Amino acid sequence: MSTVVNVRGLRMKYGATEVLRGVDLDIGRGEIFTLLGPNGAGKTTTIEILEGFRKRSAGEVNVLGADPERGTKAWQAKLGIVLQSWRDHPRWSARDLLAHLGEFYDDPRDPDELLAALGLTAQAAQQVSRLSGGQRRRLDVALGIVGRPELLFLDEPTTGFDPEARREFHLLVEKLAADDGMTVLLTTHDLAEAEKLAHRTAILVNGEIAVCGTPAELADAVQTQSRVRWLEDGQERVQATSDPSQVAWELHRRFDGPVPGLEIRRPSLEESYLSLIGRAA
Ligand SMILES: Nc1ncnc2c1ncn2[C@@H]1O[C@H](COP(=O)(O)OP(=O)(O)OP(=O)(O)O)[C@@H](O)[C@H]1O
Repeated sequence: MSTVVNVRGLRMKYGATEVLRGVDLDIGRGEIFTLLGPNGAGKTTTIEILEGFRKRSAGEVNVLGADPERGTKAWQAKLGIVLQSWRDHPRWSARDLLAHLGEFYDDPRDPDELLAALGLTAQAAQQVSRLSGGQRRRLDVALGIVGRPELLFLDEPTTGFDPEARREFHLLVEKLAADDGMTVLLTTHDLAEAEKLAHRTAILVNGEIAVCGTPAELADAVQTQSRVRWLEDGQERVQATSDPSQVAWELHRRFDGPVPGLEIRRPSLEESYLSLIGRAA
């Protein structure tokens, strides 16, 4: 897999305050990568440096083959950027805004197809200022992908989405990554979203990447114990263990065959995350 984002030893200071203290990241083409972390961990700062909006204090950063501090117009055209909030063009209709922004790109997506993909067909002619919060957010995402970016940055994209819109959005991101090979870097506070959507997640704590990996690797890394449940003498039994296969094997031997009601539950990303933050705090 070719690397789209490569970061080594990234440091950022605001005045005397060091916000990033040596961040390393590698993101491959077509990957959906999530940056998680508590408020103030440095997620937006990291993304802004990768987008070329902010000058770093130290470290090596390469995004789509270029240093973002020296990104050309052609380089910028390969990025899709969805900020936490846009305050623009309130009197434009949703469709006109998309069509207008699309004119800046060589091969823009069709505005009507985009609106349909984001469930906004009924709002096509509506003024941007009259959209609901969730509709506005979906339009933001449409604006981010109208130019068929190679790399899409999404800063907390699903804030304000209802469950249906969230599900549709996840399907769209998965499709864009799978079909078009688009790479997606998103920040979220929704741990279930990271678990559902991300191929890999990095957890930023105090300006450092505490853990990086697939949801399963994250769970392993923080070693929250799995729970093994089974039925015995008509009662549910539960055992917490770091080696559920060992427990299951012992149970299988003890029962001399299949274990009634056997269930092994790995810790969710949320449990792992909270234990990590608790440990690091
Ligand atoms: N322009 C700035 N000048 C000074 N300090 C800043 C500036 N921007 C951000 N900070 C500080 O840097 C730290 C990291 O901020 P950042 O916005 O990157 O965090 P975040 O992880 O995105 O947080 P959130 O989840 O709340 O959006 C915070 O303590 C913030 O107050």
